[in-house]
Amino acid sequence: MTAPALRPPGVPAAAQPLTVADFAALARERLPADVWDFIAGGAGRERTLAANEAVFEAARLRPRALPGIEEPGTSVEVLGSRWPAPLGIAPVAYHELVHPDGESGTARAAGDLGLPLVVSTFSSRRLEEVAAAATAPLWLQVYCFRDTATTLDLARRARASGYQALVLTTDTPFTGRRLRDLRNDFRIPGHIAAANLSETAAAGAATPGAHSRHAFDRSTGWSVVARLRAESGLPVLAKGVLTARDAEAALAAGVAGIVVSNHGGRQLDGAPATLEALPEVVAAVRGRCPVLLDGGVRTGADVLVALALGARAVLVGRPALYALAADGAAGVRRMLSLLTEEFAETMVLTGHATPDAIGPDTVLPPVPPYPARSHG
Ligand SMILES: Cc1cc2nc3c(=O)[nH]c(=O)nc-3n(C[C@H](O)[C@H](O)[C@H](O)COP(=O)(O)O)c2cc1C
Ligand SMILES: O=C(O)C(=O)c1ccccc1
Repeated sequence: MTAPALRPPGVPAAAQPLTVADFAALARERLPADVWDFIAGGAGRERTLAANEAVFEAARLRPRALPGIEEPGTSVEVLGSRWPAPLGIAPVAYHELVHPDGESGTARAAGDLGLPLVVSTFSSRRLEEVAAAATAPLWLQVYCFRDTATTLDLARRARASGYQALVLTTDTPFTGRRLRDLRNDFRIPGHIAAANLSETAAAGAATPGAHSRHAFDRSTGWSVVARLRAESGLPVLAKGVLTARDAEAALAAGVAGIVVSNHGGRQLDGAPATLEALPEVVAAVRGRCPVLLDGGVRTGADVLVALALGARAVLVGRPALYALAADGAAGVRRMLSLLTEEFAETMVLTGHATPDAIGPDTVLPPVPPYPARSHG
């Protein structure tokens, strides 16, 4: 519950980001417009993108009078590891788009806080190199390629370099229809590589839409969970589950965890906000595996709301890139500290000494319709 660090002399207050929104504003100033659009944008009319944040914003928390909590404990256990807060970094492609340190910078920052990082298949640094920079748990996100050797090679390398789990992305037979990228004719700049893929597998990767349409294996079914598990010896989580039906299928396939996600509104436009989908998935899972959530988490209060509705922990995607763009590893450290601090303060104000105690009675039932929000 220590206060955020005082700014050094001479640094104006306005330059000191205090919220994820502040980091987003700094990133937007620094990044080329088409890179900003690639990161900030979503699929189609961006209804799901907007809904992710709007549903969190509409949540109302029940305060607790005279809570009598000196110092809350914020840590949680996920797949046998203790996380100092119920917070990690979602898999996001190409961190070098926003900072030359790329995923190595992000890994150092996450490590400094002891929080986990999920490295993307489309990481701009080799997963072995990211592991060398990390001091906290790493998970590897996996896409399934038509060339199965590419997929299985990722699984084997993850195990060999100390990754603790695989995260199978289940909502992306191809990348969604991202109109900003189509209008901008966006390409990943030539100096940034899909560092984990062979030259053959990475051919054409500068245009994710076209590349995913020829390289991803659209025939992939749930049996791939067992193959990934056998090849890597690692637990496999399914990312991209929004319904009870898919949660059942994931559990039947042997997943160790589920990430409720709509890919940050970048896949099916019109899919529910993740906070809307969470109760259905949690009810279907009945405690058989941990349920995580990503999409629209921007404050520590959002983290608490997700836990109240049954998530074990949450992941943030865009906030990590915004913070990395603003100030490299130091920015990511600060962003993760701010969210942890906000979460701890919200725990006290709602009368919770530990995350386990945070239940559905902490949140008032939502009152639709949700206000529209601009994502310029
Ligand atoms: C620029 C960008 C790249 C992403 N790349 C991947 C990826 O390679 N693999 C994946 O499973 N999800 C990817 N995602 C989705 C994130 O893992 C996550 O689901 C989403 O960003 C969470 O929403 P948030 O950004 O609102 O926190 C990406 C998201 C963004 C914004
Ligand atoms: O942009 C994305 O959301 C994403 O998942 C992706 C997939 C392939 C290449 C680059 C990004």
